[in-house]
Amino acid sequence: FPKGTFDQQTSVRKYDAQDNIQDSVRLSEYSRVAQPLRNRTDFVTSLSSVSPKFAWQMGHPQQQMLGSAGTGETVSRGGIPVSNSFGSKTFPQAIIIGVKKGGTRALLEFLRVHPDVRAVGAEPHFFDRFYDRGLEWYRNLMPRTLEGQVTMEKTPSYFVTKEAPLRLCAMNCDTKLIVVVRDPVTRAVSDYTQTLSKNPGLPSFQSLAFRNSSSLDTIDTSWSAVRIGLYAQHLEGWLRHFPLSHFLFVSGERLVADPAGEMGRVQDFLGLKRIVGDKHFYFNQTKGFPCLKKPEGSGRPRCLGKSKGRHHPLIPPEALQKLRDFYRPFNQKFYHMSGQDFGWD
Ligand SMILES: Nc1ncnc2c1ncn2[C@@H]1O[C@H](COP(=O)(O)OS(=O)(=O)O)[C@@H](OP(=O)(O)O)[C@H]1O
Repeated sequence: FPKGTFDQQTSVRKYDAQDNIQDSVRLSEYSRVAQPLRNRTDFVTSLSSVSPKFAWQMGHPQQQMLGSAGTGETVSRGGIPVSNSFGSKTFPQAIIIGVKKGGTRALLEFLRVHPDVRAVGAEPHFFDRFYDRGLEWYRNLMPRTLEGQVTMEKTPSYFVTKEAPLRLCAMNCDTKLIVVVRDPVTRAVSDYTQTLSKNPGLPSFQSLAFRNSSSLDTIDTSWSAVRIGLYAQHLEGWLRHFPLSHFLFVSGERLVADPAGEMGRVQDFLGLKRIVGDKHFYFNQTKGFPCLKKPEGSGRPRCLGKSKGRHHPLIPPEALQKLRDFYRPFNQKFYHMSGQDFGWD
């Protein structure tokens, strides 16, 4: 599978940390290429050729799976792929629903270190883009799990998709929902940086964020990079279908400053033993972010790929200040609704 290809020589699942668009392109490649190849021994080679770029290597034995989105259809025994029929595919009991550029990939990869978490590597985009493919299609994307293991996926666009709450509740209203939130101003710049990296001719940040970039008077809320940061508005839609107790709001800032502390909260929320902690992280000076230490006895330390933790372009301070002022009341409302002060103001 695109997000969980397998290197036969090192027997380590290789993970390519890419962004949403590439994720979904690869997901459709997966549907087309991987499904007919299930249980065939040339599966590994075929899928490796789909994703030649490897940025993240995971070494946990339970993660060293291949096939069906790293779903455990096939495991390696001494480099030879064999069919894995242990466990069953269940709908996710917990989903990281947002927010885009909040730190959702870091959270999922940190969670995957936990032996009782099994997750789809790519973003399935089921509740926004591929809903017409049906629930069985979705369930089939999931990794096989054993009793007591938690099945997870992450698709950050769910949080801002109007139809997603109703659809997700139709699958299971007891699903636990995790939202990684980040200062909406920095989040908007991060979002812009990602688009700029694909389209270097993009107009300036301020000409997209404001109706009139010379006066900086009116914020353009139709620009998705701005709109996504209106967390209170999006949360309102979700609270019509799920009680607040089903949500965990993770601070994107704390996930960087204190990953072990934030992971403690997440594991508690998921009802998991606190296994992922201080000893799993180190701060990588070059990357400027926490990375995972190498698994005992093997592998390399693992940082997220270069599409995570990009350098942001310089934005005029007055534009950032206007945005900060704009978001303040929405942030206050969000703190009130979530019962947590994220300290962005
Ligand atoms: N450990 C670690 N390593 C690298 N990056 C980290 C980490 N923890 C959080 N982050 C922040 O994650 C931001 C990307 O967020 P997402 O993974 O949610 O992006 S996406 O929506 O899936 O595209 C990314 O945003 P940018 O810094 O703007 O690139 C990072 O700030």
